[in-house]
Formats: sequence, structure tokens, C-alpha cells
Amino acid sequence: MIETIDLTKRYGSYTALNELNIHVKKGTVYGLVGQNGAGKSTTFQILATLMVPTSGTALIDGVDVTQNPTEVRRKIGYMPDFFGVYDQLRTSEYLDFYGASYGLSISERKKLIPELLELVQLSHKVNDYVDVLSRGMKQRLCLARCLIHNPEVLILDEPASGLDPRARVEMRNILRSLKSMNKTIIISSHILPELAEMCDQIGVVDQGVLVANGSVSDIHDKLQQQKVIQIRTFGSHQEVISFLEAEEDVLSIQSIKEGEIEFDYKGSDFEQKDLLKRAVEAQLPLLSFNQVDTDLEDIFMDITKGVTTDE
Ligand SMILES: Nc1ncnc2c1ncn2[C@@H]1O[C@H](COP(=O)(O)OP(=O)(O)OP(=O)(O)O)[C@@H](O)[C@H]1O
Repeated sequence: MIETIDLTKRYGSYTALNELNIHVKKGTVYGLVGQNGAGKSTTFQILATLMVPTSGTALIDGVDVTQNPTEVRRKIGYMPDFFGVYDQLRTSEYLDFYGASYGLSISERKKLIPELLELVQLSHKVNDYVDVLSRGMKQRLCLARCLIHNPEVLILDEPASGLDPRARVEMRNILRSLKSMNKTIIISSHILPELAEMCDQIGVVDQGVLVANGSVSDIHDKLQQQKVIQIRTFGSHQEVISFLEAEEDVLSIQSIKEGEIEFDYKGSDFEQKDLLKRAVEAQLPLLSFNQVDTDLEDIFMDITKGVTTDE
């Protein structure tokens, strides 16, 4: 439904997007995650037909965004990361204006606007002026605006940015409703865990390059090639340390505390099983042996480390 093939964008000599390949299946939610300046908005602006790529192709439902932007615009709803709302317009008038721009009749608009306001939980603000709505409400109104022509595809650039925790939860619930309506959604964030729970697939972009792509658990596994293992011991450490130091897949011993050793390990699950077996056979004084869970935030920080952000 959404596909980019070797999508590249250069601003002068600076490459903001470098041969990006992503594929979003119909009815699924794809999260593009990356630090500030990673290239998310650039990708979304190209998908939304607002920017032409330097090379490569982007397709929405098989239609090339550069060659046939008008047809693509009918298929998409785009929520930019920054947007303004008009002064002196009430919430319902604002949506009415956009509905008319998309060629909806008065009766269609009359029926649709209350439905959309209900979906984005703004029914109670129908007669309020848009410029005095809270930030979260404005974001939700902008989302309603994206839906007015019933697009199949939603391109949402950081819809939850700048929102307080409650407003984030509200936005997440709305996105869940949209998913259940079988929309195909691409959404960006610089916070990986925020996207993880609502996305079917995640792409991690770093300096314009897709460094990881797949389901949340795939990414977790792929990026966590180096594990941290914790051993709890009973009695002397020394025997355990000597054993670990002789193991090829033990990269380094991270910490040694009273009764506890942590080490970096690069072996597979199969090799890890054998390591444990050998440790038991060597009758080491082990109380427990387990892999330390790394959360998504740690993994994200790890793969994007060393990159300076522009904020
Ligand atoms: N019009 C432009 N001219 C020159 N450089 C640009 C332009 N737009 C973006 N860039 C640069 O391209 C890179 C990617 O920017 P982009 O806005 O796509 O990142 P982003 O991942 O959306 O970041 P953020 O999370 O801060 O919105 C950045 O280094 C940015 O400074």
C-alpha cells in the first residue's frame, strides 16, 4: 500500500535520506522512528507529494507520488508535524471548510462532521473557536481534518509530539480506532516505545538510513545481538570469573558485585544453552543464570549512539 524504493533526498550536498526502502501492507500500522533530523519528515513530505525526491520512487497504492500527485492526494490524509489553525473559525466551520475544499456536498458535510468530531473526542467543542483549543485538541482536530475525504492511507508526522501524558493516551486510542477501521497508517515518532505498542512494523531511521525494519520483536532480536547475562553466585567469584574469561563468546565482564556478575555475551541462544551446561558440569557455585532484559529505549539509544542531534 505504501512503498518506497531506494528513496533518496539531498539538500545541496547534504543527504537527508539515503536509499530508504520501506513497505507498508494494507490495513497495517508502520512506525518510523528516529532522532531529530533523522529524515522522518522528509520521507513523509515526499509521500504526501509535497516534496520531490532526488532519486528513487515512492508509491501509494501503486501510484507514483511524483508522477501522479493528484491521484495520490485523494488517497492520503497527511498530518504535518507543524500546522496552523485559522483564527475566527469555529471547530465545525474549520472542518466544513476542508470538507468543501475536497468537494463534499453540504449534506455530506453535515452528516460527516459530527461523526469525525466524535471520533476525535471533540464533540463538546463543536462551537469553540479553533485558535483557543488546547494543543492536544488542535492535534486531534488536525487529525479529523485529514480524515474528511475518507482516505485509505494516513501519513501522520509525530501526531503525539508536545502532548502531555493524558493527551498522548487519547491520541493513541484514536489511532487504535483508525486501525480498526482498516486504514493503512504510517506514523513517526522519536520515542520508540510510544510507537511499539500500536505498530505492526517498525522502521528505525538514523541519519537518513534505515538501520532496522520489522516487527517489534524482530527489531528487538536483531538489535540485541549482544546480550547481557547476569550470574548470581554462592561463595567464591574467582572460579566463575576464570571460567568466563576462557570463553570466546564472553566479550567482557561488566560488573562484579557481592554474589553477582554481569557480562556481555555475543553467542546465540544455542551457544548460551551450552555455556550454561558447561558451567553446571564444571560445578561452579551458581545460584542463577539469566539474560538481562534490555528495553526498547535502551536498544534505540544503543543503535543511534554517537549521532549528534540538531536540537
Ligand atoms: N529544506 C531543507 N534544507 C536543508 N536541509 C534540510 C531541509 N529540510 C530538512 N533538512 C535537513 O535534513 C535532515 C532531515 O530532516 P527531517 O526534518 O526530515 O528530520 P526528522 O527526522 O523529521 O526530524 P524531527 O524529528 O526533528 O522532525 C535534517 O538534518 C535537516 O536539518
